Amino acid sequence: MTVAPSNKPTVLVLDDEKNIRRSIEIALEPEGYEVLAAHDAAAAMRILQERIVDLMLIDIRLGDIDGLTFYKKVQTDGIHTPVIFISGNATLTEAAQAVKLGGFDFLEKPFTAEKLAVSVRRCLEYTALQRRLRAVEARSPAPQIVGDSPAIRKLVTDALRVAETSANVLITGESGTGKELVANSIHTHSARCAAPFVKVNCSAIPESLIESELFGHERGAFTGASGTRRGLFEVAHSGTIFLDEIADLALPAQAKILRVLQSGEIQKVGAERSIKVDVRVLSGTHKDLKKAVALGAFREDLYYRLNVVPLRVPSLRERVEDIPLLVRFIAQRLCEKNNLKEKEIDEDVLWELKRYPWPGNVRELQNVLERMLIMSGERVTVVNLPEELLATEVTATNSGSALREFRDRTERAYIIGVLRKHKGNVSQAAVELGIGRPYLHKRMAVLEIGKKDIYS
Ligand SMILES: Nc1ncnc2c1ncn2[C@@H]1O[C@H](COP(=O)(O)OP(=O)(O)OP(=O)(O)O)[C@@H](O)[C@H]1O
Repeated sequence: MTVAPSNKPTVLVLDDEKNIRRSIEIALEPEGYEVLAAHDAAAAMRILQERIVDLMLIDIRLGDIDGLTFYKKVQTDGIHTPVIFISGNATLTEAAQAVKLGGFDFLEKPFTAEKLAVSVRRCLEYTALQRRLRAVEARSPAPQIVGDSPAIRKLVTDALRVAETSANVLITGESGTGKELVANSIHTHSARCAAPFVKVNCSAIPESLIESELFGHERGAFTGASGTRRGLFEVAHSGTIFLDEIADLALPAQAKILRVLQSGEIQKVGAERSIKVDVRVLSGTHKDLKKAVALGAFREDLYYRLNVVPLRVPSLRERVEDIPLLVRFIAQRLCEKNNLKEKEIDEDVLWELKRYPWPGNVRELQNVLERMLIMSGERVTVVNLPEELLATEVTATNSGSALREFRDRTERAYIIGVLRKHKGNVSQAAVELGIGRPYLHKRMAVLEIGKKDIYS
């Protein structure tokens, strides 16, 4: 979406000596850094609340508060900017404490401009490297979009293509189809992968809190705001934010997001000034956003800003051929999670799973599988299929294809034949059919097999 204010790394200098602050500016500005100077802790804190700082240079001996205490407070506030401590007369204990607190370096005054520049450069390089390493580690269980159907293959290709750009993407699709998975995958394959991926469920946040959740707030901005808080846009700086259920966002919040997209700036609730952020915006919805625009429930200008690239995640019904692959993948993950031995799943079960319309898509499939894997014995058989799957079958049968009708007719005739052979004894028929008695009862109900069919 937005362009960062400047690509220069920003260094905050906190030192009560004016000469030192000035000499640091003189040393670092020609090297391409933006230097922000603060003479006391309060001024430094204000800067940290308003700007995103890449590195801090903190003097240990300050007039009002010592540099180490200040840094501890910054960390408690959830700001983890790397720091280099400086001091003219620090004690050994203070130096040791500076290292213990995670200071990258400790510079003794007086230091040369070269020494300072080298230390700053190394610190920023080290931080960038650490970030990349974290991203690689976080990436190892890369979100896998399972499926081999043409629809899924196209989705994966499109997602990878768009990942390389900074375009805003609107991901649509029914509930549980994998919209978040796609958003996560776009982020992981983008140049932003080292920075955070922040998911926001817009429908879960009350309207009165949304502004403070997204943009943060200043202390005392409203009743209960006891401290300054960073908003999710700030947390996602340099990375990606995924605004899920975007259609549920109220109009005032939509206006605020539009402003962020236009200006690249956010304003904390109760703050006087705005801060620049660089965030890529992905959004998701299972609703028809175009229709919401037509009804006046969603801003048209915001719709076009969000929908630079549309991606549609197909429902599970549209890619029935992916079900066996998904079942295998999900079952393996679930067995690991539940400490279960891997189980075989009968072909008949897969057949039934393919027939069901899956209104809750992959999430529903996941839940059904989990229940079946936990409740089954050595292998998962049709007996383990849950009620709801069989209950909806009548509808599925009635609305079905010629092939389905043929299959039902054949199955019905076969079951009637076996039941007749065993003179209507369901237990014996079930044994011959190789299925459980309860399942045979269910099939008889679904296929409408009654006494008159067996004894006529
Ligand atoms: N193609 C897929 N391969 C593997 N897992 C998938 C796939 N699609 C979805 N899932 C899994 O299904 C679950 C639901 O997916 P996800 O939360 O991404 O759906 P969603 O469309 O964002 O849902 P909602 O609209 O309800 O927020 C997740 O656990 C996800 O990992």
